[in-house]
Amino acid sequence: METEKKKVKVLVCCTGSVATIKLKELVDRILEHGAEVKVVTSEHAQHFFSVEELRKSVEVFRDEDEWTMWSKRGDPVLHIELGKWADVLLLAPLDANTLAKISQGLCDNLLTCVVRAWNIKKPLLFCPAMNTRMWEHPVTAIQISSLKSWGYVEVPCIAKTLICGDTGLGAMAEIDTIVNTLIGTIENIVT
Ligand SMILES: CC(C)(CO)[C@@H](O)C(=O)NCCC(=O)N/C=C\S
Repeated sequence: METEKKKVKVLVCCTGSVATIKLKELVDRILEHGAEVKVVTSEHAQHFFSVEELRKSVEVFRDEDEWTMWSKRGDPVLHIELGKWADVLLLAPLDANTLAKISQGLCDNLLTCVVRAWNIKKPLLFCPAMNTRMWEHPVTAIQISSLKSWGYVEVPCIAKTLICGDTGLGAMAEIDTIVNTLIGTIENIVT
């Protein structure tokens, strides 16, 4: 993913869905396409991957990093700097809780602050992932439509037998689908 030899900067933001077990595979595939990647993780997402392991490939930012970086006037504000750095924001996976927060403008951690301060002229892609029962609750469609009304691009969830044994919609889109959608979005930026 390069435009006029400039590496496209992708900010991958992951939340507390079990689909975060696929984060390293997703990051590696995006790196293979020649993009620069940084990762922002929510606290709950850290149950599903090793920050130290991923830090061997890319920078990973957590809530506490906001406060190691800022202590006085003039210090950089991490959630603003990350938003300025990124050409595209990829929310993968987007769990039910963070979907709800973003749809209402809540910003109570590093990840939701980055999204809240995002320049919506730049592309934001989101990959919902949650249990089927959560997906089918009527509040989900309302919140998804809010995000789409701001121009955010949904990479729709798919039906699978989920890790908890339920079968139905709610599984995160396949990595191939996510990466192909990302590439397509970036080509739009260029042309
Ligand atoms: C984890 C993976 C990718 C394995 O194929 C798939 O099950 C998935 O996307 N699940 C996300 C849905 C979820 O958060 N379920 C939570 C409770 S069932």
